[in-house]
Amino acid sequence: MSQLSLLEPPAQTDNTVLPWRHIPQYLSAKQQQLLRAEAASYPFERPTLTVFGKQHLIPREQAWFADAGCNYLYSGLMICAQPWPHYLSRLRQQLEREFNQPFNGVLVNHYRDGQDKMGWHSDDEPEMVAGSLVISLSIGAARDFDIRHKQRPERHRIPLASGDMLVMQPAMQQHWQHSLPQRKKIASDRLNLTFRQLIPFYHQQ
Ligand SMILES: O=C(O)CCC(=O)C(=O)O
Ligand SMILES: [Fe+2]
Repeated sequence: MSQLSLLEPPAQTDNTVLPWRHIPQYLSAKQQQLLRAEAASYPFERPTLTVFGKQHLIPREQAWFADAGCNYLYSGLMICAQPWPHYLSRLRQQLEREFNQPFNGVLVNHYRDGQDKMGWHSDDEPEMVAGSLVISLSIGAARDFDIRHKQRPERHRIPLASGDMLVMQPAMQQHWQHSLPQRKKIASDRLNLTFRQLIPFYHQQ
């Protein structure tokens, strides 16, 4: 351990294990290249959000791919499931084997440059299966990912580079929020894939 890190404050204020795991370079260069190329034909949309009565286009592009019946109500917007593209479907199978959990939907966010962003939130929609993992994968420009505790003044910043994975455990959505802040100097784009497990037909019941 370097002398500097000994002088740094501890990363957490208690002895609990943080409910996320950063795994750098999870995706191979080939996988990143194939997914990036495939994403050029994803049906990205910029839905309108109403915040305090004012309408805004979301500050990024998004697409939702999922099994039939897995429509997703995200920030008050219903997103209809699109069929799985080839390489996303292969990645889903890889993750299902690796984590021994079904993933029946993936939200793809496309940040066109450093102006695009995502505000503070938790991935805690009621249609998500309780106790399930959310797996986040990043491709393209490296961006900071911020995490803050809902009750105490504790924050963490994780630089997510191309190919990195972030495993989000259920307690993370319960006790923490996350965001992707703007980085105005970044000119290149970034894709983020979050694989999720939803309760099928939740919105059709
Ligand atoms: O782009 C990211 O790294 C975060 C995406 C995210 O939080 C989400 O899709 O819910
Ligand atoms: Fe999220």
